[in-house]
Amino acid sequence: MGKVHVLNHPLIQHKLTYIRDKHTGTKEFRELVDEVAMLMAFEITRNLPLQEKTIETPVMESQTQVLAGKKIGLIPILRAGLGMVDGMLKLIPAARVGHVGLYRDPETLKPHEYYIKLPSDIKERELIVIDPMLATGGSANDAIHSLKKRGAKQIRLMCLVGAPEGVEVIQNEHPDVDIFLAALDEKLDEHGYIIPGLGDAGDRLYGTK
Ligand SMILES: O=P(O)(O)OC[C@H]1O[C@H](OP(=O)(O)OP(=O)(O)O)[C@H](O)[C@@H]1O
Ligand SMILES: O=c1cc[nH]c(=O)[nH]1
Ligand SMILES: [Mg+2]
Repeated sequence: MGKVHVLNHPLIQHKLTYIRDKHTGTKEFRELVDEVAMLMAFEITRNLPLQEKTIETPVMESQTQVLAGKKIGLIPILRAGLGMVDGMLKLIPAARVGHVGLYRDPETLKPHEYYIKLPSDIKERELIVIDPMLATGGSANDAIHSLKKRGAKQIRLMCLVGAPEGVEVIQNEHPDVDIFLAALDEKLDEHGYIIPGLGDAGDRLYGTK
């Protein structure tokens, strides 16, 4: 079964509080999501392999380490996942970005795919699916199925806030996928919103409500 990692770094938790706060406006919300995504990228890249490199400092020759060049793909789920891409690219600038467009029907809560465009070499990349919200898990589940159908082998899921219901769906459907969250919340309400959550992430990012 995939592991759930709650990234409880104090800076992430502090910023998440202001992301959740309903008094935080669109501009600040977007900036905070960008910052938290960058901090989460720092945590999620802890396991990247390193290789030896010999350099010359101004003083002497030295054996040091550089990244071993593992290929990474960021896969934001449109729309809200887009808000986390730039923050992650600040730390992983060589990552390629693929897009999966999904919206959740407000009545049925079922996801509908409307767009997909991926790097041609996803089979060789470690993919990080990004979405601020993991609610029923339907959207992330569909996105991961779509990636696997196209040959993806290594996938991780990174969300700001997850509900236990969504975590369970991903763990059952994709036991090979580890989940990284800034917070694991209590449950879903009757409309499928995460409680306490942060509201509608897409609407808060783009000011569409
Ligand atoms: O786990 P689920 O129950 O599937 O819900 C989570 C999904 O809902 C939201 O997207 P939404 O459908 O609002 O689309 P948007 O990003 O375009 O606003 C959110 O960004 C996730 O993609
Ligand atoms: O709480 C939720 C659930 C789904 N989508 C959101 O944006 N927020
Ligand atoms: Mg939305």
